[in-house]
Formats: sequence, structure tokens, C-alpha cells
Amino acid sequence: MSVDNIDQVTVLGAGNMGHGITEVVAMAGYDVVMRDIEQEIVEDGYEDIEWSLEKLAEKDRLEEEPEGILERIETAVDLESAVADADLVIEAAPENLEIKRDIYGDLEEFTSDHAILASNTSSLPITDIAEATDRPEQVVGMHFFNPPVKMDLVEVIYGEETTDETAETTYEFVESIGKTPIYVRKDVRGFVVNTVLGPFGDEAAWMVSEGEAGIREVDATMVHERGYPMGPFELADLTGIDVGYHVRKEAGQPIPPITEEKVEDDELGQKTGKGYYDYEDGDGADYGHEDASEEFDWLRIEARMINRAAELVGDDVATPDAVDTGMRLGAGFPEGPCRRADKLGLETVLEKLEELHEETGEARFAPADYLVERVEAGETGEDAGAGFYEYGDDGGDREYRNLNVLRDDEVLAIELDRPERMNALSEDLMDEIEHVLETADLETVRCVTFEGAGDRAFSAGADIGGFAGLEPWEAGEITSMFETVNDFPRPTIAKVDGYCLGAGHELALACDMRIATADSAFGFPEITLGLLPGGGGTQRAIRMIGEARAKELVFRGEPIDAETAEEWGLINRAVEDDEFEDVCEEFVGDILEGPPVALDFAKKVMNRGQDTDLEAALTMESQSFGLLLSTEDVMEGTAAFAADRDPEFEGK
Ligand SMILES: C/C=C/C(=O)SCCNC(=O)CCNC(=O)[C@H](O)C(C)(C)COP(=O)(O)OP(=O)(O)OC[C@H]1O[C@@H](n2cnc3c(N)ncnc32)[C@H](O)[C@@H]1OP(=O)(O)O
Repeated sequence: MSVDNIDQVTVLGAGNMGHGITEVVAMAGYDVVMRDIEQEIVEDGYEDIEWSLEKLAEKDRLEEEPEGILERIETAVDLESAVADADLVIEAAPENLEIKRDIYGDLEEFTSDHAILASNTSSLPITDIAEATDRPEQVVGMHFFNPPVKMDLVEVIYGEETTDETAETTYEFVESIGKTPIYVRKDVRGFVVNTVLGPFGDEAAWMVSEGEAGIREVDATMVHERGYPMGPFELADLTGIDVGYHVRKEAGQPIPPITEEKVEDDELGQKTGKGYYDYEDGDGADYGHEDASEEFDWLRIEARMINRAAELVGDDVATPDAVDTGMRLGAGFPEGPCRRADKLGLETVLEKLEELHEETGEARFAPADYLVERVEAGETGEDAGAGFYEYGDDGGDREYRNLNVLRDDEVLAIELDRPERMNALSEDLMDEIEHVLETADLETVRCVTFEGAGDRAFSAGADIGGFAGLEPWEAGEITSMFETVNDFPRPTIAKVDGYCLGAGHELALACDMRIATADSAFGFPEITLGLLPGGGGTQRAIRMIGEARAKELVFRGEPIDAETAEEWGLINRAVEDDEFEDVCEEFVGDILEGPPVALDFAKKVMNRGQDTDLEAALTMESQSFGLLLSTEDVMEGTAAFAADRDPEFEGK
């Protein structure tokens, strides 16, 4: 069955995950039946969907009225009628193998032969669930993250019998509801995200148990120096210390003493008012920047996560890209462990694991074969040209992980592709932009466009998580990207649809022209972070819109709407959504029809002239004018004018 044959979806379960999945599927345009075992549970779930859709509508995040989406949702208690017409059943029942197997036994009987049966389990083997049916080849894992409306990732998991057809259709279905799927090709415990995430909390707990570090020190260093969204202990308190404890127990893994103590004392985290931090009589996870420490051995935690990633890659469970996407979208990591390992150097990671393994004899430090093989092959990461990823040479055959780059005839279209972070500019992303531009073929490229993936932002600024551990002298390396954009010898256009803030705004200002949808917002919120725009924003804005307005933007940190930005001269056009692409195409079209050499000279003269005195600038202009007089393009331009036809410039 292909995704085009999926019209009717049934979600089993109206609890947190069930109603969230129902909402997401209905928002994508599918008819959904949401079923649970009691009318009251179904009604509660439906009300939660109504509430959530209302909130999304208030934030202008829906493409249609909530009523239209609700009309596609039916509720049910009777299982047989709920699944009778379903092409896809997404089961989100409690995480209990017996309950799930009972349900699948019934589904076997009540669903049509072609239906795909997907389980939203986060911890149970798909193979064991599938055994309850006579068609295990049509059973697949479909692991959404909580809350489904917000979280982009879905793991698509193969059971032992799942066919490619089932998994591929499921994968395409996930894409069709606007989520990002990753394949988990073998039915391993914890799938990808929880497998890699495990050591984050586990190793931190061992280190504290062994007196190597304090709780605040670990959390602060991992957040403020290594860029994780939350410290391991804060995360454990949020998810429940008993949850991780039971997962380890079931897997037969040793439990760190500090975790054992917390479970024995029933101090399980936020839900009991106390865990590693005190939420009732204390201030909760109250660690700060000052608690971070240079002595803390963060590599011990990261090496273990990378080792897990290497096991998954080596065992063909997931590709490095799937692992990294999973950790970025599912766990909010600033970058995936495979990419981080390639930057750290695989030999550094291996050394750390070997050293710990030798010292302690603990199995958890035993290096994965894949890691050892890569290092033995000299593929130790980015500096070596290959590691988890291939880096190619600098000639342009590089795979971009943060950009979508489309070279369509003469237009180089660059899409910032981190929608889960509002396309925030990470160090890697900026490095990739520089690489695209520096390796662009100037024989063919005549115009460059920048836009943001997703429907919320061009870019919400520099990646705030990426400031972690950044030294002052490294700032210069990062800002070089803006100059590369500014100086690129072809016209550049920023296509802004949504938030355009901070460094994202500075990227747009480094472009030659900016076109925006009316509901876009332009601002420099850096001051609210105790910073100033560091990618040329203060200087470009003051030159474009004058001192008063530039200082208003920078000092107040408040964004302005696109109409105001147009009135102030910060952007070229503010247009309605439905005109946006047409207007952008008109701008691009005019540039493609224009004379490349004259455009190049005009850009240089106008950019450089702004910062020289008028006399020097006029000299530069007249020299360029003189040089252009001898080009073939000028002959063509004047001949076309005389013949009353459109010129065909060749850039000569
Ligand atoms: C030299 C240059 C320096 C700079 O550029 S400094 C950065 C300047 N920019 C900012 O300060 C803007 C920060 N972002 C925001 O204020 C808000 O976002 C928005 C107003 C743009 C949107 O708010 P909402 O609609 O509530 O979305 P959400 O939940 O805040 O964002 C969705 C996810 O995107 C992440 N994110 C947004 N901006 C950034 C950023 N600049 N760096 C890193 N992550 C960012 C969030 O954290 C969150 O992620 P999760 O879903 O995991 O919580």
C-alpha cells in the first residue's frame, strides 16, 4: 500500500499521546477516528484537542479555522466500528505489552487486510507486539515524542517481520503530516533517541555517585559549556527518576547508587516535589553559569553517547544522519553525537573510552567496533575528511546538514534548514553558508536567494545554545560569514517569511535586497540577552535607516512589522502571503535578465562607495563605468535598444 491510499486513520487512545497524534493527523487534512475504552476519556481527549487548536489559532499557527479540523475528528468507544474503515491504525495504548497484544489480536480481526498497524510505543519491542497478529509484516513502530503537536520527530521502527513497503509507507505518511521521520531499521531496545540519551543521565549519575562532581556542576557545565538544553539531573527530575531506573533495571544494567537512593527515598523528581533538586522547599533546578567548571570531565558523558551512536550505526540500526536528526529533534541536542564526534576527533573519543575501560573494567566503556574500525582506518572525523560522515574536499562535493541548496540554472537557492530551532544560525550552518558561496560556480550563478525552512521564521538569530563555551576571540570566525554574503559578487535576495531576528536579521541585511511577507517581524533582540548585534547589524542598519531608527531597534530590542520595515527602508517590499513568491520571482527574473558584469560592478561600487568619501566613490564609479563600456554586454544592450528588442546578455 502506498501513502496515497491512506484516507482514513484511527488513533487508539485519547490520552496525552493519543489526542496529540489525533490533532496532528487531523491538522494535516486526514479524517481521524479517536477511540478509547471509556466515553469520558474520549471526551476529555477531544476537549484537550479543542483547547490546543484554540491556542494554535490565537498564535496564528493554523492554516484553517479550528472548526474545520475538528470536523475531521470522530470519537468512538467501540473498537470494531472505529477501525473497520481505517487504512492506518496508530495505537497509543498504555505501555503494557499484554494490553497492546490484546488490542492487536482484535485488530487482526476487525481491520481490513490492507491496513497498516502502527504502534506508538516508546519502549516495547515491535516484534513482540506484532506476534499477536497473523500479519506482522504490516506492523510497524511509529514513535511520536511528547507533545506530538510541538515535537517534530517520529521514529519509524522495523519489527523483525516488517516489510519495506510498510515502513516506507509509514515514513511517507509521517512526512505528509509535516513531521520528520527517521528509520530505526532494527527493533533495538530504546530505539535511537532513548538509546543515545541513556548515558547522558546514567554517566552523570555515576560521576556524582563516585564523588567526581556535584549535581549543579554537571548540569551547569553540560548546559552552559556544552550547549545542551537541560542538565542531566534537571532532565531526570522532569521525566521522573524512577522512569530511567526501571529502564536500566529491565535492561539488566547496574544502577548508579545516587539513583538507587532517590528511588528508595521516593524522591522521584518534580512529580514528588523533590528529586535531585527540591521543588517544594527549594528553587528547583537552580544551577547557574557560575556552577559550571572547567575541571568537569564532560567528555566522559559525551564519549558514552557517541559510543552508543557508533553501535547503532555499526549494527545498521540507523545512519549517522538519522541518529543526529533524532537527537536534535527528539532530545533538543544542539547537534547530533555523530557530528559532534567528527568535530572532537574520533580518536579523542576512543582514547577516553579505552582509558575508562582499562581503569574501571566496566562494560559500559567498551568501545564499539565501528568506532575502533573508523579510527584504525584513519577516518577520525572532519579534519581527516571522513568519520561518521564523509566531508569530501573543498571543491564543493560536501553534503550540507543545515542547508538545502538548490542550484537551479542560474539561481543558487539556499534554504536555512533548522526549522525546529527557528532556523537559528549555528556555527555549522554559518560555516556551510560560507562553503556554498565560496565554492559557487561564478560561471553559472547569477543570483542567490536565502530563505528559511518551515513556516515560522527566516531565522530567529544566532543559535543561543551555541554561545555555550564560546571564547571572545572566536567571535570573529563566526561573523566572517556575513561578510562573505555581503561581498558575494552576484546579487543576493533574502526571502523573509516570519521571524527575522538577531543574526538572522543581520544575514538578511548582508543581502542586497529583502522581500518579506506582511506578517514577518524584524528585530535585534540581542540587547535583551546582554549582547549587541555582532554580525554587522549595528553598522548596516545605521547606514540603511539612519541613526535614530537603528538605535531604536538595537537599544529597545523590540521587533517591527514588515510594513514598518518597508517604510523605514530596511526592506524592499512587504507583500501579502499570496503575492510573496510572485514578487520574489519578479526580482530574481529581472536580475537573470540583467547584464552580469554590470551588476557585479554596480554591487561593488555601491557597497564599497558607502564607506569612502564621495570623491573617491565617484572615481570608483566612473572607472567602472569606463570599464563596462568595452564589454560585449554593453554592445548588446545598446543594439537591443536600437532594434527595440530585449537584450540577451552573456556576461562578457
Ligand atoms: C550576534 C548575534 C546574536 C544573536 O542573534 S542572539 C539571538 C537573538 N534572537 C533571539 O533572542 C530570539 C530568540 N527566540 C525567540 O525569542 C522566540 O523563539 C521567538 C519569538 C522567535 C518565537 O517564539 P515562540 O513562537 O514561542 O517559539 P519558541 O518555542 O520560543 O521557539 C521554537 C524553538 O526554537 C528555539 N529557538 C528559537 N530561537 C532560537 C535561537 N535564537 N537559538 C536557539 N534556539 C532558538 C526555541 O528554543 C524553541 O526550541 P524548543 O522547542 O526546543 O524549546
